[in-house]
Amino acid sequence: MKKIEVVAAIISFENKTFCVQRPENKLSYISKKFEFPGGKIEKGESKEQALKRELLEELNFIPTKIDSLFLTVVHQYPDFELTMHSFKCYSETKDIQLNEHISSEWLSLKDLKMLDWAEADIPIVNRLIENGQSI
Ligand SMILES: Nc1nc2c([nH]c(=O)n2[C@@H]2O[C@H](COP(=O)(O)OP(=O)(O)OP(=O)(O)O)[C@@H](O)[C@H]2O)c(=O)[nH]1
Repeated sequence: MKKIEVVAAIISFENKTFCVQRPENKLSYISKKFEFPGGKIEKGESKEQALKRELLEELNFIPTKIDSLFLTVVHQYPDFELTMHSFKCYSETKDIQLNEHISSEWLSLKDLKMLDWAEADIPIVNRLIENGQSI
């Protein structure tokens, strides 16, 4: 089974989280699903380098700060195994450009579950909500 390793950014601004919607895809389980921006780690890159590169490519965005690792999820999709490392990042604006995604939302933690997330993202969304409730 094919394995891919991906980094994803949980971008925050004023207690809202940035969620992006993927374009249509032949794989129905990721088509038009919501996710956190990011992508595959390329050969020779650190996770942080990959995250910065993907955020520039997808959003023309440079985070003001990137926290240490938030959560790594290993998820078995029908066609590949995904390892996804998520990092909390911070923005100074809500105005983020979309170069690849078809829509975006800034949501409070309590509203995150309203979106149709890629399955691998559910543990991240759950952890964000749990952590938020303990504050
Ligand atoms: N970036 C990102 N990818 C995710 C998330 N959840 C999830 O299942 N994935 C899956 O992880 C894979 C990431 O690949 P990608 O296509 O975004 O990465 P990329 O930009 O490097 O790919 P490409 O250069 O092949 O187009 C996709 O299959 C995507 O569906 C998520 O929250 N963020």
